[in-house]
Amino acid sequence: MFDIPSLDIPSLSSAGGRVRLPGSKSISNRVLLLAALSDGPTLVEDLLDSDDTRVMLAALRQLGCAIEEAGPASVRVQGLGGRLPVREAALFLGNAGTAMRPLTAALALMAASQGARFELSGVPRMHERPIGDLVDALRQLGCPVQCLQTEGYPPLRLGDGAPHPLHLNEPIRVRGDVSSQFLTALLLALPLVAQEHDVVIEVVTELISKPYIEITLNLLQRFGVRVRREGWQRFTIARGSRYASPGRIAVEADASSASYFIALGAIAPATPGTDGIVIEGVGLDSIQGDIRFVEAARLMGAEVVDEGNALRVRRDTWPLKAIDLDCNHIPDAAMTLAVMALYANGTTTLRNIASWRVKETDRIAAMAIEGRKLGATIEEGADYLRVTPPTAWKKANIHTYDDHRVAMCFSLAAFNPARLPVRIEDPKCVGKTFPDYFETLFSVCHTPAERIPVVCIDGPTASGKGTLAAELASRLGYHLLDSGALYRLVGLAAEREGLSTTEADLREPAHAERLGRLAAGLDVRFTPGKTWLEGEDVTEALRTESAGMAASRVSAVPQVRTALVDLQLQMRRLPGLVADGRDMGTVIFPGAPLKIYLTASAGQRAQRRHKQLISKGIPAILADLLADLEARDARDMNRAHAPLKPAEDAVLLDNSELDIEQSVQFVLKRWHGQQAFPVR
Ligand SMILES: Nc1ncnc2c1ncn2[C@@H]1O[C@H](COP(=O)(O)OP(=O)(O)O)[C@@H](O)[C@H]1O
Ligand SMILES: Nc1ccn([C@@H]2O[C@H](COP(=O)(O)OP(=O)(O)O)[C@@H](O)[C@H]2O)c(=O)n1
Repeated sequence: MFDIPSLDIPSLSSAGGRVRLPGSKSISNRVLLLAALSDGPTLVEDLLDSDDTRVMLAALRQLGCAIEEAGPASVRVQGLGGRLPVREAALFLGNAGTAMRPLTAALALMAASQGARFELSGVPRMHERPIGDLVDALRQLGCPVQCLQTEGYPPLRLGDGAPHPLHLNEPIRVRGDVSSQFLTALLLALPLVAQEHDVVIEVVTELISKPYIEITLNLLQRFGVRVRREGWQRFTIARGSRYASPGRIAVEADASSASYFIALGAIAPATPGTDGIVIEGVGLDSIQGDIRFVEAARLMGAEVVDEGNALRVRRDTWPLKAIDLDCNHIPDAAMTLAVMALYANGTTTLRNIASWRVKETDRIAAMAIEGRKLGATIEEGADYLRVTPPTAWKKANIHTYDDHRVAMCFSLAAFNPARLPVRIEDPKCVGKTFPDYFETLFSVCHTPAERIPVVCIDGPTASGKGTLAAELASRLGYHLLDSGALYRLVGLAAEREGLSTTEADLREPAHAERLGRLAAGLDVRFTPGKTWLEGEDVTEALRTESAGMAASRVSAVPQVRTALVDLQLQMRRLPGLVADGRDMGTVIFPGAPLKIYLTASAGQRAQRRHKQLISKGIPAILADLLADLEARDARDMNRAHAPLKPAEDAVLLDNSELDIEQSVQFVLKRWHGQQAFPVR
C-alpha cells in the first residue's frame, strides 16, 4: 500500500496481463456477520483484507466472537449462535457502512431481546451518513435506539441493558430509496428474533440497489435461512429461522474492484505480446450486481469475454462510445464509467445516481470537481452527471476525499493522450477495499522507460547516499536501486568462488573476463530490507568494510560494470525509481530528471561511518576508516570506466552541516518544484 501524501502516476501507454483481485467487500462483511451469528464454526476463505473488514472483525471480537487466522486470506469464526457473551461495548466502526448498518440492526434486536447496551460510532464522515430510516424501523420493533449527537445519524446507543418485548406481529416498514443497506441490515438481523412468528418487512418506497439485496438473500440461504420475496416490496422471514454455518465459504473477487480493470482493458492498447487484461476470481455468473458493469463497458466499446471465473478484456472500439445510461443497478461501479467517459467520442450522461451523494463522500460533486481539473466539461445534477471529454488535457492533483473509488477511478486518467502524469492525493484511501490497488495496476501497465522518473543520488562513500535514497524512495513511493550492493555482491561472490580481487590480479585480462562472467550470472534476489545471494541472506555480510573495499576494487573492472548495466536498467519500474551510486546520473540514467551529487567533507564522512559501524557492534578505528575512505574516493574518481564525478546537470549538495531530514527536505523541495503540478 502507498502510505504517502500523494502518488504521481507517470503517463501510461499500454496494459496487459493477469490480475487477481481482493474479495468482495459486500460479501466479506455480510459473511463475517452471518458466521458470527450462526451455530458452529465457519471457515471463511478469500476474505478481503481492508479497512472495512478489519473494522468488522474487530467489532465481532469485541462482542466476544472468537476469530482466528486460518491462512493468508482465511479466518475461522466460532459462531455465537445468536447469543451475546458481552452485554456492554463501545464499537468504533470507522467509515464502514457495511459494518455500521447491519451491526446496528443485529445489536439493537439482540440488546432488546437479551438485555444489553452498545454504543456504535465512527469517523466524522460516518456521523454525517443518514441512518434514520433504519433507526425508525428498529424503534417500531420496540428496540431502544438513541442518536447521541444528531437525530437520524450515528453515533448511536442501542439498548439500555434491560430486556424489552419486540413487536414482531405487524409488518416492519422501511424506506428503500435512501440506502438498500437498511433493508439488508434488517434481513440479516431479523432471523435472530423470528422465533414464534413469521416476520414481514415491507419496503414503502421504490427500492434502490436491488442487486445488493440479491447478494443478501443469496448469502442468507447459504447460512440456512430462506426469505420469501414478493416483488421488491415484501419479504417474509419464516418462523423458527436459525442461522447454521455452511462449514466453509469462499468470497468471490470484488466485482466493483473489477470495474477498474475492465475499464483499463477498454482504454489501454494491449501491451505487445499480451492479449489484454485477464481478471481472475470473478465471472459473468457472479452473484454481485456490479458484474453488470460489463454490459455498460461493452456499450462503450470494450470487448469482454467470460473465461469461467475470469474475465478477459480488450480494447475494441476507439475512441470509446459516449452513452446515456440509467445506472441505478450499478451504483458503485458506475463511477468508473465517468472516467471511461473522458475517452469517449462525445458527451456521456449517467442517470439515477442520487445515492452517490451519501456515500463515502458526495461522489457526484467529487467526480465533477476532479474531472474538471483534468480539462473535462462536467455538468452535475441532483441525480445525474454529464461528462464531455477534455479537448486539452491538464496536469492535475486529484483530491480523493477519503474515498477509495475516487482514487481508483482517476488513476485511469494516466492514459491521457497528452501524456501528462496524474497526481493522486492520499493514495492509501484505497485501503478501504483494495489495499494493493496501485501495485496491481502497475503490475499490468507499461510505459516507455523514459517516462518513468528516476532520482539519482551519486557521491563518495559515507556521504549519506544510501540513507537519503531510501528515505526518498519511501516518501515518493518509488523503487530503490542500491547499485553499490551489486558491486558488493560481485566482491562477495568472487571471494566465495575463491577468485582474487587484488588490484594486480584484476588487471589481468583473463581474470577480468572471469569476473565479468561472474557478475553477469549473479543469482541475486532483493526482498524488502534483505539481499539474497544464491538463496542465502547476505544482507549483513555485504555491509562490512571488507566487502566495501572489495566492491571498490571490482567496480573498476569494465567487464563487471558492463555486466551489471541491464540489471540496473530493469529497476526502472512504475511508478518511479531512486537510484543510489557513483554513476547513476552520468552513465546508467543520463536522462534522469533529477540528479543529486551528494558530498560531505572526508572528516565528516569518516566520523559518520565510524559511528555507523560502532552502533552495529562492528569494531572500527577512525584513522583507518579515513585512510580507506580516501583510497576509495581516489579509486572511484580516477578509474577510466565510469569514474565518480557529478553529471553536468547534477545538483550539488554538501550535507556536512545538514542532518538527514534537512537533506531529504532539500531534495523533495527540488523534486516537487520540478513536477509543476497545480497548487491546490
Ligand atoms: N546528512 C547526514 N547527517 C548526518 N549523518 C548522516 C547524514 N546522512 C547519512 N548519515 C549517516 O551516515 C552514515 C553513512 O550513511 P550511508 O547512507 O550509509 O552513506 P553512503 O550510502 O553514502 O555510503 C549512516 O550512519 C547515516 O545515518
Ligand atoms: N554505481 C556504483 C555504486 C558503487 N560503486 C562502487 O561500489 C562500492 C560500494 O558501493 P556502496 O555504495 O555500497 O558503498 P558506500 O558508499 O556505502 O561505501 C563503492 O566504493 C564504489 O567503488 C560503483 O563503482 N558504482
